[in-house]
Amino acid sequence: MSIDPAVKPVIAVDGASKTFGAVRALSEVSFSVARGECVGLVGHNGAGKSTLVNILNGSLTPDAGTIHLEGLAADRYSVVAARASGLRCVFQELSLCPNLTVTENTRIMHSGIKGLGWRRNAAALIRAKLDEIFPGHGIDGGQTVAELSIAERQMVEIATAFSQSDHAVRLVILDEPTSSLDSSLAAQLLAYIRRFVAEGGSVVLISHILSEILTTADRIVVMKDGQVVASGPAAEFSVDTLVGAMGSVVRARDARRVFEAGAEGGPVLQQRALGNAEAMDFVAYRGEILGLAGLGGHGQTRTLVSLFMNAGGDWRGRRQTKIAFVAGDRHVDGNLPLWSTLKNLTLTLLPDLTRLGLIDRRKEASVAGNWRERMEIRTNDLGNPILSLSGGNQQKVLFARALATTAPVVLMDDPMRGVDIGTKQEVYHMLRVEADKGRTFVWYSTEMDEVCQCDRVYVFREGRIVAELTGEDVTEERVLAASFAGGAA
Ligand SMILES: Nc1ncnc2c1ncn2[C@@H]1O[C@H](COP(=O)(O)OP(=O)(O)OP(=O)(O)O)[C@@H](O)[C@H]1O
Repeated sequence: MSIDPAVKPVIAVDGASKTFGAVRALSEVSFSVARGECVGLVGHNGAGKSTLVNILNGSLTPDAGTIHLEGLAADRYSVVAARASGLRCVFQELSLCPNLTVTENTRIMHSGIKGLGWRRNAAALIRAKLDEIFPGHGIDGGQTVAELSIAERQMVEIATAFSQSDHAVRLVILDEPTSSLDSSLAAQLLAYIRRFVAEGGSVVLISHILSEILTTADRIVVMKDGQVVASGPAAEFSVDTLVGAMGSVVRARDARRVFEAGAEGGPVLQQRALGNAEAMDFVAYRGEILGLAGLGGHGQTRTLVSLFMNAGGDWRGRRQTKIAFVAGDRHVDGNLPLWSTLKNLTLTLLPDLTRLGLIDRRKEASVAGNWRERMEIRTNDLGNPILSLSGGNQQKVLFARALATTAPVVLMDDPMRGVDIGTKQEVYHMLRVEADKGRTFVWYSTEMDEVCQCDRVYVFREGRIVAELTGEDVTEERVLAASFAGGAA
C-alpha cells in the first residue's frame, strides 16, 4: 500500500544519536512509521537496528534528537508509558521468565489481568492469539517456558506482544522474529503481519532474511554504521540492491558437490535408527556438507547433541578436538555472559594456546584477531564483554570458536540466527573451502536457502529421518513434501 505523506506518523524519531563508550551506535537517525504501515528495517550486524528499537521502546534515551509517539508527551517518554500508548516490542534476545508457565508469563506482560480468574483469563488470551497467528501450534499454557523449544518461546513472545488486554496494540516492533522459526511458521507470522497492518496496525520488522522483508514490508529503511543510508517503497528494492545498500558484496553461490558416498574413506559419523523400521540411519562422510531439514523441533537438535556426546564430546576444549559444536541458542548453550569476547572465542583453543600450563596471551590475541577479521566481528576491542556485541556479532564469535579448532567434524545447530547476509555468504564460502579440504559439516538450518547449500540433506519428521535428498534433488519443494508427508520426496 502507499502511505499518504500528510498522515501523521504513529512514531517518529528525528536526528537520534547514541554512543556507548567509544562506539557510535547511532548517528543522527530519523525514522518514522505511519498507521497501517509495515516498515522493514535492515542492516549489517552492528548497524544500529536494536539500538534504534531500544530508543523507540523507551529503554534507551538518545544522546541527541527527539522522539514522538502519538498520544504521549515527549517529556513523559518511558517503557511503561510507551506500552500504555500501544507500543509493543519483541526483542531479539527472548525475555520470558523460564521458570514460569506460558500463562504466568502472559499475566506479567498484561498487568491489567487481575482478580480471582486471572489464570483462566490469561490462558484464554494467549491461547486465542497463538491460535490466530500460528494455527496448530501445539503449545499448552500450563507448560513451563524452560520446557519449550526456542521456536516455541519465540511464538509465545510474538503472541503476547500482539494480544490485547487493557491497552490497544497500535505499533509492534519485531526484532528478528523469524530467526528460530521454520519456513512454515515464518509464513504464518508474515501473513498475520499483513492482516494486522491491513486493519490499521503498524509494524517495524527487522530481519536478515531479505526475502521476507521484500514480501512483507510496505517501505524499507536500510542502516549502515549507525546511519540510515537508504529508504523507499519495498517495490523499489531487490535482494541485490538491499545487499548493495548495506555495504556487502553479492557473492555467487559456490557449486554444490555431487558427493559420492564412501568414496573418501567411509563414514566419519553414523547412528542407527533404533526401534522404528521406517526411520533411516544417519551417516555422514568425510568432506561433505550434510543438511538436517524438516519442520523445526522434529529431532534435529536432539540428533546433533547425541552425535556430539557419542563422539566423545564433553563440552570442554581438548587438544585435537574430534568434534566441534556451534550452538543455536546462544544464551543457553553458547555464550559465557560474564567473559570477554576474546575469552569466549578462544575457549575451545586453550589446549593449543597453552604451554607448561600457561596461556600464551600473545598467541591467543593473534588467533582471535585473525578470526575477528575473517568473520568481520564488529567490536573495537576484543576485551569488551561478549554481551556488549550486537546479537549477530555474538553468533559470529560462537561460529569462530568452532571453526578455529582442528576438529574434522563440525555440528551446527541453526548457527546463522541473526547473522547478516554479507557475513552469511562469506561463511557459506568458508564452509565449502573447509569441506573441500576434508572437513565434514552437519548443519541444521531453519532457512531453506541454507538447506539448499548442502550436498546432501536428511529430512526429519516426528523425531526420525524420513527422507534423504542429494545434489540437485535438494530443493525447497522436495524438502517440504518430505517434511509433511514423510518419505514422499
Ligand atoms: N550496551 C552496549 N554497550 C556497548 N556497546 C553496545 C551496547 N549496545 C550496542 N552496542 C554497540 O552498538 C553497535 C550497534 O549495535 P546494535 O545491537 O544496535 O546492532 P544491530 O544492527 O541490532 O546488529 P544485529 O543485526 O547483530 O542485531 C554495535 O557496535 C554494538 O556493539
